[in-house]
Amino acid sequence: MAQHQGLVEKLDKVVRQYPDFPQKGILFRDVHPIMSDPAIRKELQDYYATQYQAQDIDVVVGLDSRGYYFGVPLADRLNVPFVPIRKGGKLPGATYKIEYAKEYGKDSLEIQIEAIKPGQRVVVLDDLLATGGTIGGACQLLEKVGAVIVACEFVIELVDLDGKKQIPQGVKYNSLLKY
Ligand SMILES: O=P(O)(O)OC[C@H]1O[C@H](OP(=O)(O)OP(=O)(O)O)[C@H](O)[C@@H]1O
Ligand SMILES: Nc1ncnc2[nH]cnc12
Repeated sequence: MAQHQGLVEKLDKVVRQYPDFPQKGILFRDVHPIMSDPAIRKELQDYYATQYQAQDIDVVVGLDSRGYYFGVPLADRLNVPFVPIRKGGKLPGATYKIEYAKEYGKDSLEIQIEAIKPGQRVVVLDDLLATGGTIGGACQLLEKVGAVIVACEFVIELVDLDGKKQIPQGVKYNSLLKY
């Protein structure tokens, strides 16, 4: 049994599913109950801190918007910068931008060019991996700024959608709940 099996079971108990949200045919997996439960939230933050405290992480990256829930606390624990990758049109100054498709629609992502220096080691957090469009786009942006992607972390992975194939070869990824 994995050392974090207890955490996985607690997460599984609180994550709720909503059929036909935000569109017909989508089974939406909602992480917000994790945020509402201080004990589980802290256990998850402790888990991420344990995973990454010895990995020489320079920057924690979170994906708009649910990735911020998990990314900012990890950056606090590691005492490193947090850098958001935002939906298009939200970030001022010089940015790189990319268009991508996700499970329920098309979107765009942006990063501020100067937020990460070439060679900096980053870990990327998001709540959920579905088709992988979002993480694939995010990794392309991180490659453009010259980041070294140490790992991509998801609370939930929808395995049948095979989103992991969008993560660049050789980049580690991890998900806690697999549905
Ligand atoms: O693997 P994919 O098919 O790309 O889907 C996963 C993405 O979709 C959701 O974000 P969404 O764009 O709905 O934004 P939100 O976090 O602001 O709700 C989720 O938080 C992931 O970022
Ligand atoms: N099924 C799903 N549930 C929650 N967030 C999602 N993002 C993309 N697909 C999703």
